[in-house]
Amino acid sequence: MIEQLRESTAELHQDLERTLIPVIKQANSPEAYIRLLQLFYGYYYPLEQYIAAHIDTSFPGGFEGRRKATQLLQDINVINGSPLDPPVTCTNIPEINDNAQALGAMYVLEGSTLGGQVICQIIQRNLPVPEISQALSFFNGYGEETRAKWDSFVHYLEGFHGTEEQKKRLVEAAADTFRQFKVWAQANA
Ligand SMILES: C=CC1=C(C)/C(=C/C2=NC(=C\c3[nH]c(/C=C4\NC(=O)C(C)=C4C=C)c(C)c3CCC(=O)O)/C(CCC(=O)O)=C2C)NC1=O
Repeated sequence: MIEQLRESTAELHQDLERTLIPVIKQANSPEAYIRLLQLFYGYYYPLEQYIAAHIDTSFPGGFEGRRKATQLLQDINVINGSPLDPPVTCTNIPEINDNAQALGAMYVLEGSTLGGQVICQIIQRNLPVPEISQALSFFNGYGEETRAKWDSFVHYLEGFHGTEEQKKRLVEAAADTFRQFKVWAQANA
């Protein structure tokens, strides 16, 4: 399952990275960093709502511990110095109507934690304000646990013994998650 996902989404993954890396590198003021966090929140929040409604309860450690939208809001408020209204959210979200599609979207969200260390370094270098170390909880991902959490996610994915049709839905949902994030990022960055 993981190999099929990697192959089918490699190009879309690269496309999205190429769209977001310049935005990350330009986050050199509190305002620009807030816009970057708002961009992620606007996509992750609605997506996580759909995932929570459809993911199987056998998911390891539960889905709650892997939610990221709350951290995005916290980081926004820390760097702003006071609470801001929740950001505008994306309405063009991939179709998530079952566990297979929820897992496909989770592949993209969980994979994004793997780039976090590099992103934290870039942001700390470009945004040297004292508050920044308290405002990186989203990009810090699971910290020291990131690799272990990723491995356990991949392990669970490998145990997904769905029908060919369900596997197709899983891969297509992952591809759509990359595609629609890019559309959202291009329109809002
Ligand atoms: C935002 C910048 C951004 C950067 C610059 C970035 C960097 C990396 N992403 C990696 C892996 C993955 N990334 C994704 C999903 C997204 N990648 C993206 O760029 C965006 C935006 C995604 C999802 C939102 C996924 C599904 C995988 C697993 C691929 C697999 O193994 O199956 C690794 C590899 C780490 C290693 O293997 O040691 C690095 C360095 N990640 C970011 O979010």
